[in-house]
Amino acid sequence: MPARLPLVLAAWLPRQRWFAAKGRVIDEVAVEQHIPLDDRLAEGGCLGLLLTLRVAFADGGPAELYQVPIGLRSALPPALEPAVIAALDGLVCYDALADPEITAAVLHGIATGRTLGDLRLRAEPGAGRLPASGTRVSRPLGVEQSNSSVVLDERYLLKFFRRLQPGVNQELELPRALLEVGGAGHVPAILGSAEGTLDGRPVTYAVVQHYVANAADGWSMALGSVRDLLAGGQVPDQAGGDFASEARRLGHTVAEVHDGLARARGTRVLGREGIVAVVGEMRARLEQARRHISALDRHAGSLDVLFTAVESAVDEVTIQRVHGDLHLGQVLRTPTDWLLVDFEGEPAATQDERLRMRSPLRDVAGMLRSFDYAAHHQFIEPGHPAVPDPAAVRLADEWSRRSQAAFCEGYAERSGADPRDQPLLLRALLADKAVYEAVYESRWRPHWASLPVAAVRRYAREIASGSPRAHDFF
Ligand SMILES: Nc1ncnc2c1ncn2[C@@H]1O[C@H](COP(=O)(O)OP(=O)(O)O)[C@@H](O)[C@H]1O
Ligand SMILES: O=P(O)(O)O[C@H]1O[C@H](CO)[C@@H](O[C@H]2O[C@H](CO)[C@@H](O)[C@H](O)[C@H]2O)[C@H](O)[C@H]1O
Repeated sequence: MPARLPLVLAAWLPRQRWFAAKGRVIDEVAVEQHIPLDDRLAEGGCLGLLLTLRVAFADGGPAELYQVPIGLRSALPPALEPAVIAALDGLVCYDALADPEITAAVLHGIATGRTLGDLRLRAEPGAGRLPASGTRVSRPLGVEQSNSSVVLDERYLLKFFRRLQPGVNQELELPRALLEVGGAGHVPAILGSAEGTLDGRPVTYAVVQHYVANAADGWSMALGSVRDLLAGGQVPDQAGGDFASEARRLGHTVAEVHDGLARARGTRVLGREGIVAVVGEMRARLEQARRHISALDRHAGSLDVLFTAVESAVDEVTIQRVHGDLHLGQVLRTPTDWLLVDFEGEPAATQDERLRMRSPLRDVAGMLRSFDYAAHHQFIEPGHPAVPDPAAVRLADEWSRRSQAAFCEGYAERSGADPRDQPLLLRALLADKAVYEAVYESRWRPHWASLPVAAVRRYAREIASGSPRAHDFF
């Protein structure tokens, strides 16, 4: 491995979309693991290495671990030029995920159950045969994401987790758990994985799942529906832009997945003490957010009233394992069904936070927020007037309310419990999610931040008006 590589990577990492420590100054990058991916690649003049990097920061805060698969070649095919990281010691070092030879080697390693040092490549039992040989057509998934996925032969999605945390990744654990209880019908089949050991604990480097080629993602569908509505200029239930039946069906799916997770991993009842602790986390998240987003300051008092109401009036909450970061971008509509993807939880969450049982209403709140996002996204698009047309705002609000209500109805039809019947908890979870989103957006997409901040303002207004109904929050 070239000696200058850690220095080069220290300059390259902050430019990568998946590098989670945006804004923190890197002090040092140390290569913690370097695992040769497949010696047969050498025949083609290529070395594939899976690197685990420990990144230390100048602020003295906790170091982070990242996975960076690299390729090294003396001469690079032109197609790989955009993936170059640096030229070092007569070799070109590049992002291995752009190289079909390397991604195919990983897939073949998983199909044939290879062990490479500490790295165990395995097909899932009973998942059907993965191709053990043959030329693979490999392309980056090409969507905005927190990790890095490649699609092989339009059939397999090979997803590499970028920020590594010791422990089995939920994206492997939860679909496996659903399968055990016959509840995996609404998730893409997990076909294999790359696991190893880091800091003495198991770690998941990558997962292979069925690539759902004939699907549309919920976010694009919802935006299309809102666009249709505005083009028609009518109320949603009289226009093409009505998402209610899709939202209702999605409510069914989410309730069924929650039921599967509850059967697979059990449920618990959180008493008053636990509820106070959860609300404490919401308060802490708000305080943290206010340090960066002063627009939240004037709403903090109202949110505190809501949080106090939850602490004093909610006696118990049933908790279970949940998706953890559910939104319209995490759902795929096949010709017959909705599927849920990406069970990893919020990108910045720690492994312990991801493993915690939560109210399933947390996922419901995530999805309800997402309808709000989709409805109002048009108003932040470039070129949109600073003061939006009130008629368009009314239509967007109506689209959002109808979709949210239909989602809750669908959820209730399958679970037997309407999320709106727990108004205080649902309102607190909605407000907490909007605060999370405000932080996420200000960090990654500042021009989107007005969406969640406007939602917090609306929620604060509802709280101040004393309305007790969750419905008024939508
Ligand atoms: N198995 C799959 N088949 C087809 N598309 C998928 C699949 N898994 C994810 N996607 C699409 O890729 C996007 C990003 O995937 P996701 O797992 O959320 O990545 P990340 O965790 O890196 O953010 C999703 O929003 C979805 O549109
Ligand atoms: O998909 P990820 O697990 O990486 O989730 C993060 O990024 C999401 C954006 O890609 C972000 O979702 C927010 O924007 C979505 C539209 O792009 C919207 O549908 C969601 O409702 C909204 O929260 C998510 O919060 C973040 O964790």
